Amino acid sequence: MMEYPTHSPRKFLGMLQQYRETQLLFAGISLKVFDYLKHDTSAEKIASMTGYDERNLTLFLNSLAAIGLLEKNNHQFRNTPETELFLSQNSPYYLGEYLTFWNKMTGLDQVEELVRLGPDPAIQEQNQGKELFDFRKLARLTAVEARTGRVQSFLRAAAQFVEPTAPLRILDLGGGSGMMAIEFVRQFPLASGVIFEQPGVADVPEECVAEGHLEHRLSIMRGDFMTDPIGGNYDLIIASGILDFANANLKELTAKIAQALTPSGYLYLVSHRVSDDYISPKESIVGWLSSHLAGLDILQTRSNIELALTSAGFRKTEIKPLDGAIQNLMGEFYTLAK
Ligand SMILES: C[S@@+](CC[C@H](N)C(=O)[O-])C[C@H]1O[C@@H](n2cnc3c(N)ncnc32)[C@H](O)[C@@H]1O
Repeated sequence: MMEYPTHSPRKFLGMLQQYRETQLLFAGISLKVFDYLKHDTSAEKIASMTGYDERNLTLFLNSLAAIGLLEKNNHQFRNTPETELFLSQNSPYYLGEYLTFWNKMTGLDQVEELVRLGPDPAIQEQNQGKELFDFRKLARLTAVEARTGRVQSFLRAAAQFVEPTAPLRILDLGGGSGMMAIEFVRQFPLASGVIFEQPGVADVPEECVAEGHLEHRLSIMRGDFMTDPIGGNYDLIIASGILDFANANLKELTAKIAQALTPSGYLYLVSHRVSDDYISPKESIVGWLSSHLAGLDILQTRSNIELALTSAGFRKTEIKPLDGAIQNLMGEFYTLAK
């Protein structure tokens, strides 16, 4: 009888299927079909509201139901609870635009060409994330994304050591939307502080602060955190997803952060925890691949970060590490060694 090969090709066929499912997800977001599916609705009705072709819309919705993004009963379709929460534009947690942006930002359409021809010498020479990424748009989109879990993780962990009525001064360094600081001062009514951002991005957190009517408790500081003063005497500094942008000057930045803290202050660090061989976590390695192929070389390994933190006088606290979301990033608290 014919022998099986030593391994099954199932893995590759599974990857192909995953790719098709991802295409369906983005087509669904782009066609905005999830906006119509809070309740049981027929394809015919959606076709009449959107002008889409009824036959092909039915086929498409069947496929979305087959991959678990929709439920189907008696020829009617509706969103699953997750789909309704994150893919319908009617939800305050709508992530369609964020996912589309992230897909574009980390897309690998150029991978073959870049592997053949190499990086862009200008990007490689500058090696500045802020030149390559649209941080302004990212900040705007993370105002929602941050509240889908990672701000909550941070606040729950902070509640383990912050007195509810403590008059803390906080700094959200490279704060993006500033949502971490904004929700922190909401939870702790005597807390106040600063969101530090580069000038081209800073009006995004400024608007978010104004929307929350928190101007009297949170100010915006504009600048480059590598070269400009960041203020001082903070009780808590949030450094979420920013250390990679220090490039070769990681030790200088961690020392600057240590100096800006009070002696009993806390640092909340969210980083990628990249292994020394650059193969894990796979989400960070693959997510950064397009920008690294383009010429950047800024991803900091976990051991590099730990070395810089130790030399700046930080030690990790017992406060349990929590999910930091932005895809696999972890949040951890540090204090200054006495
Ligand atoms: C990955 S985002 C993280 C944003 C935010 N902390 C969060 O967790 O959503 C990195 C942020 O650092 C800011 N940034 C990068 N380099 C900077 C620099 N040299 N000075 C000031 N901000 C910088 C970017 O504008 C961006 O908003």
